[in-house]
This record gives sequence, structure tokens and C-alpha cells, in this order.
Amino acid sequence: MKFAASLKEESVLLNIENLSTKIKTADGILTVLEDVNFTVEKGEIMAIVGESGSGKSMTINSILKLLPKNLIEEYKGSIKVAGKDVITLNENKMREIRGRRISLVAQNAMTSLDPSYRVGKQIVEIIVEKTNKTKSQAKEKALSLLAQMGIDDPERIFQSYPHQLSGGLRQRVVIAMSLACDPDLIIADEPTSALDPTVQLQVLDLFTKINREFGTAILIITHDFGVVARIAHKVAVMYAGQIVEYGEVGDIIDHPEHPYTQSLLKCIPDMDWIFKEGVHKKPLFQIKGELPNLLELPQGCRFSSRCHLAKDECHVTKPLLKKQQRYKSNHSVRCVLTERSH
Ligand SMILES: Nc1ncnc2c1ncn2[C@@H]1O[C@H](COP(=O)(O)OP(=O)(O)OP(=O)(O)O)[C@@H](O)[C@H]1O
Repeated sequence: MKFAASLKEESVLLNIENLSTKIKTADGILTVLEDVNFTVEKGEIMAIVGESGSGKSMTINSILKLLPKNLIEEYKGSIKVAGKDVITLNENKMREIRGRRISLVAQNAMTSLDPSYRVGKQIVEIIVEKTNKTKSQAKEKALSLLAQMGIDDPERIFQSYPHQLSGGLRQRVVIAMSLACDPDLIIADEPTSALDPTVQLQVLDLFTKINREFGTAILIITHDFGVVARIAHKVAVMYAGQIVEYGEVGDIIDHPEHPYTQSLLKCIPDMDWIFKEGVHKKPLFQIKGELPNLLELPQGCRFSSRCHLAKDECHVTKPLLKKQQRYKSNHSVRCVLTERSH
């Protein structure tokens, strides 16, 4: 049976409520996600930002049901795609969602490309497998997609093997592949972190172009608030498996409420001093300390041990993600101090 309604008929493409994921490890049970709530709407670019280990990839794996069964201790809540809860869908139905409704662009293009086949053949195969197109129609579509990715000589790239292409070109090819079945949502997992800085900007701008021209929603995963600022409309700041701040990007950059968000924003390099003074004159800000051990989470706020503002209550009271009424938009923060100060 075909997956019922097209996501494009819904304004909310992805709705996650109270998602909690625990995994089994040799050391014990890890709470990798807890109380995760967010939505991605039609035509929106949403970002999830956080340090390494904060749970960004686990969120993607939970959405796409890519967690190995033997690893899962708990996987509960609701992950609705076009109103259907993927948590209860079987593997056949999930395959209809993956690739067709939601496609994934990984950090390293080589994980998505087979080194032994020309890239054109790989794009054509996906189109033929997932749509009713013939091989020649699929080739036409593949060439058109490559051209739309800003590739000047699509025929040459179509005939190339992955190792003959630069990192930036490979990532453009993978992004073209992700669009092969006209998905409603692309999930891009750190899609630029393996690229040179100038190529990173070009690839980010390509996502913006795709969003504007195709109307495809994008969920981008990053550790870099600079990426968020450049392309996203909405952001969830993630720390130790929880969303600690959520809302419109403009609101959060202008009024970061959570001390962790404030710290992440300080980590964005100021391009002016890089170009004017040289990279060695001003060290980049680093957040001191480490993420808590997910086997022994603190009783109170998970960021409390690294927070320069933490008070006694922060170590004992579990903060909830609460909408801040003073903002018109849905700006939510998980911090007891924010609650007190307004
Ligand atoms: N297979 C696994 N076995 C044990 N622990 C795991 C496994 N996969 C993830 N984790 C742990 O789950 C937590 C969340 O990991 P996750 O990969 O989602 O973080 P991330 O924010 O995506 O980090 P990165 O940016 O480094 O990819 C981390 O503490 C990580 O060590």
C-alpha cells in the first residue's frame, strides 16, 4: 500500500512529541534522547545545533528508524510524518518514507556513493527504483538535477567516478541524489563539515536555493551556529539529549536565553577579525568542561556543571522546556534561571 497522504498536503511535515530514546551499551543504559519536541513545517529550514555527543544523530536515527533493534532499550513518544506515527510503522512502510518522502544527506558524500560506479548511473538507479521513470527519462532527470545543483558540465560529472570529483562536487552530486524522488524533507547531517570553508558556504547556499526553488523543507544538523545563522529559519539547541532552547533563528540570535545557547553563539568566528587581523590574534571561545555522562545524568539541569550562572537550585531542579510568553513567536527555554529573571 502506498503511504497515504502526500506530506505536501500538510503544513506540518514532521511533528515530534515527547521522544525518548535509550540504548543498551556494555556499560549500561544510555538516555540519549529525552523529552524531545519539535516540528518541521512545509517549506521551512530547521536546524538542530549542539556539540558532539549532544544527540543530533540519534534524533535523525530515531526519525528514520535507523537504530539497530538490538541497541534499543526504549524508543517512545510520537514521530508523526504526514500524520502517521513512524514509531509504529513496519520496515516496508518506513522504506516508502525514506528516500521518497524524507531523504538523507550525510556528512561525508563517500558514505552515500559507491566508488566503483559512475555517479550518473547511481543517480539513475535511485530514480528508476523509486519512481516509474524509464532509464532514459531518469538520465534526463539526473542531468537536469546536476545542472540545478550549479554544476557547469553535468554530462561530464554524470560520467565521472566519485574519486574523480572534488569534495564539494561530490556533495553536490549527493544533494542531487537526495532530490531524485522529489522528497518533502531533506535531512542533512553536518553536510558541510568535511568541506573547505569557501565550499561550505557554496553548499549551504545551495540548500537555501533548493528550499526556495523546490519548496523542499530542510532539517539541518550542525555543531556550528554560523551555519544556523546563514540558512535556518528555526532552531532547536540540543544539549545532552534534550532541547534546551527552541524558536525562530532571529529571536534566538538576538535574545539567546539559555546559557548554553549564549556560549554556542560566542563560538561563531567573527569573520572581520579573521580577515583583518589574522586567525591567530583572537582565540576562538571554547565552552569549558564536558557533556555529562549519559549513564549518570545529574539530578537537576544537565548543563549546570558547566554553567557560569548556575545556582544551587540548578543542581537539583529539573528544568522543563517552557514557552517564553514575552515573545510573540514560539521561543522556548529549559532553564530555571530564565524563569526567575522575567
Ligand atoms: N552505538 C552507540 N553505542 C554507545 N553509545 C552511543 C552509540 N551511538 C551514540 N552513542 C552515544 O549517544 C550520545 C549521542 O550521540 P550522537 O551521535 O547522537 O551525538 P551527536 O550530537 O550527533 O554527535 P556528533 O556531532 O559527534 O555526531 C553520545 O553520548 C554518544 O556517545
